[in-house]
Amino acid sequence: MPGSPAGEGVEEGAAEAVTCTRLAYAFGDTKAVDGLDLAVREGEVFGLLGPNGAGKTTAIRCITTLLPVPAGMVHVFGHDAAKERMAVRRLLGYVPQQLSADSGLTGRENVALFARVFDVSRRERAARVTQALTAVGLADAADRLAGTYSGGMVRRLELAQALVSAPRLLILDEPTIGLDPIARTGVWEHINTVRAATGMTVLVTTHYMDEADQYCQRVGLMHHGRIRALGTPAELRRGLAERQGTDALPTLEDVFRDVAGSGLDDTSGGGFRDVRSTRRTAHRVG
Ligand SMILES: Nc1ncnc2c1ncn2[C@@H]1O[C@H](COP(=O)(O)OP(=O)(O)OP(=O)(O)O)[C@@H](O)[C@H]1O
Repeated sequence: MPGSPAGEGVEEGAAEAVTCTRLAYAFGDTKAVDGLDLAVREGEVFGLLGPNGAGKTTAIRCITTLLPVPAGMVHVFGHDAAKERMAVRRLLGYVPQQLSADSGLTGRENVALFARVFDVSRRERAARVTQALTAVGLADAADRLAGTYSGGMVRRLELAQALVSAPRLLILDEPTIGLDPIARTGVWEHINTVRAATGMTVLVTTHYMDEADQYCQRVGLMHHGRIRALGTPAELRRGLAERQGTDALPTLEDVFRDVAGSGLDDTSGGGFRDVRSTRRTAHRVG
């Protein structure tokens, strides 16, 4: 496996926020996740990368307990996702790919709904909602209907929804898909500000290699249901340069292509699911 598992900024041997051990999940004959071994360290930003259909979303759904764990094991801060589902759910915030904000409610009402669902005490609720909206830069727009928000604002609203329960682990499934570069940067800046203030662990999937390079301390490249390369972006890039015997440092995208190989040609970019996913985000409000 190219790259070493040593992280930058987060100590090797730090407590693990997520561990998947030989996790497997199939839809009929399709092995979406196929013996996934993964360890996300407490406090890090871990990027799960991979071509369309690699199994990222399915793995994330098992970790969030939205899907069962039919084979293998998943632990979140030591809690078994198969046996202690509520304990796991209390520890995490989840921003799914699908639209989770209601365009007919204000930003504040959307976040308040999540505060109720996640059992934030009535006494603390109003303050926590305001705090979450402020953390993502939506304090001034809080009382506008979400239907009037831009795509970037909707994504930040969904971030506030996930943050209102003060999760120890934030899981984001393609948080910036369909957003323009400025909105993408805005989403990441807010994630990093909250993370710096709280020590929260972040597990994120993205197709944007530049984002993974810039914002993730470690990345795992997933292909055909399991991790094929793991390390810091710099380690993976150096590893490929050494294998190729070149002085010029390859990009993370080069590493991605090296790992996914020809599979990229028929599974990435133009598939129906990718187009649907991008459009879903582009038309998030309305
Ligand atoms: N509900 C479903 N029913 C049947 N097959 C599914 C279902 N969800 C996913 N799959 C299949 O499982 C495999 C893994 O899909 P998954 O969505 O986990 O991949 P992904 O890496 O998240 O892809 P993307 O980057 O496109 O979101 C794919 O072959 C996909 O077609």
